[in-house]
Amino acid sequence: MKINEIFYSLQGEGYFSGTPSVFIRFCGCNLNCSFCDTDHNTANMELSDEDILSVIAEWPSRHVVLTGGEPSLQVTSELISKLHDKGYYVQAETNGTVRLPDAIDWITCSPKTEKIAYDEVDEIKIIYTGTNTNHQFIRHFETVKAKCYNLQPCDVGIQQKNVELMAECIDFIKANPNWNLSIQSHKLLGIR
Ligand SMILES: C[S@@+](CC[C@H](N)C(=O)[O-])C[C@H]1O[C@@H](n2cnc3c(N)ncnc32)[C@H](O)[C@@H]1O
Ligand SMILES: Nc1nc2[nH]cc(C(=O)O)c2c(=O)[nH]1
Ligand code: SF4
Ligand SMILES: [Mg+2]
Repeated sequence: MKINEIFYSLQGEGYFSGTPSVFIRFCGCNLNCSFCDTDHNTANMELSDEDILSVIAEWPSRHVVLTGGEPSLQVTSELISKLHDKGYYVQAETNGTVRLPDAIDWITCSPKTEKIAYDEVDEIKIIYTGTNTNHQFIRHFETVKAKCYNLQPCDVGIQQKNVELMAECIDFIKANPNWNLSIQSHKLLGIR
């Protein structure tokens, strides 16, 4: 499997915010979002399931986050079952275009396209960019069954613009109380 990075931090986003988590970041994506905050041009390590298990064994948390890039392009049910055998709870961050193995414990879907491969996930997490089309896009995903519906303000890299987007996102959520705020808390905390 092609791996960009493996690191230990706190889950910064969504339902599990604050949970100490081992992040496994897979290389490669089938989309090319203009706002993507992942550096896709860093390491490209070829690691086996066993290599991954031995790297993550050094950390005490048993919460794993599979992310990327787009993890659904590489994650196998064999990897999930090996993680389960070691006692890990497996969360995946996905754009929802390609189905992940059924054994994943928690799917956080952050759709970028109206059509996704699921009619039910655990968590929807839409990036709030503030345009009218974004509002329609948000509404569309109220039809996908989920345990929680999060809006996460887009980090556009310009502080003043980020503050404006955050304020607008909060207004939207107050007017549409079925949505919850997800902030990228790791960025506020200055951790990975
Ligand atoms: C880098 S993506 C990798 C997983 C998957 N490809 C996806 O998009 O869900 C991880 C999470 O970061 C979010 N994200 C990426 N760039 C962002 C930005 N500039 N501001 C806020 N969230 C962002 C994505 O929407 C996704 O929820
Ligand atoms: N701390 C932290 N939490 C995260 N939650 C989702 C992330 C991601 O890039 O998928 C991420 C990340 O990059 N760092
Ligand atoms: S789908 Fe995810 S990883 Fe791919 S470009 Fe968009 S935000 Fe980045
Ligand atoms: Mg990130």
